[in-house]
Amino acid sequence: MNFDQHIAKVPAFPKPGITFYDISPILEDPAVARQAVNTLSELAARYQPDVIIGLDARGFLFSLPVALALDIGTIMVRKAGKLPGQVIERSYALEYGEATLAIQTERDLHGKRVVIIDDLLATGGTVSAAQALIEQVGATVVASLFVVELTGLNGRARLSGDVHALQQYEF
Ligand SMILES: O=P(O)(O)OC[C@H]1O[C@H](OP(=O)(O)OP(=O)(O)O)[C@H](O)[C@@H]1O
Ligand SMILES: Nc1ncnc2[nH]cnc12
Repeated sequence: MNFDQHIAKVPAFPKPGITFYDISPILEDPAVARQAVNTLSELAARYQPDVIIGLDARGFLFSLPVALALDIGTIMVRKAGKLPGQVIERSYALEYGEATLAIQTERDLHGKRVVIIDDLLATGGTVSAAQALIEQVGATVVASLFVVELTGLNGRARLSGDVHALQQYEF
């Protein structure tokens, strides 16, 4: 399926010079959302992961349905200050700012094969920070899956494991 007509391109958001790729129209149409989840699930299944990792916040919209389709669990990587208990954190830059990601050390990840899911790959700052956290707790990232990839920012060069996106744009 071509998802292009279901991705809004919003100029100058959240800052001048940035075109924001908004996945809201995908979510609004159940047939399109189901197709996105099904395709991500087929891609994820190829890697026989033990667990799906979803990235805060828009990644969560896809990580849980994909994990349920594969009948495995999902673990949240969240922005700093959102997860209780002992966490490890990593700061990073993204296309329009800076942020810190965290994961709970009590989650059962040691020795696990992990597929990461997020809505969008831009500079790769977010996913490479998540990969570093996941590797720090002893898991291996076998693939990272996205709905949208902005290829001109070359984020995939920063990632280990395979990378797939349902829809690509140069910028
Ligand atoms: O490849 P990068 O340059 O790191 O950019 C991609 C990230 O940016 C967006 O998240 P954002 O931090 O805006 O958070 P949100 O999902 O909470 O809206 C998007 O959902 C990705 O996670
Ligand atoms: N251009 C963009 N559109 C939507 N989400 C993003 N996250 C990082 N860059 C983005």
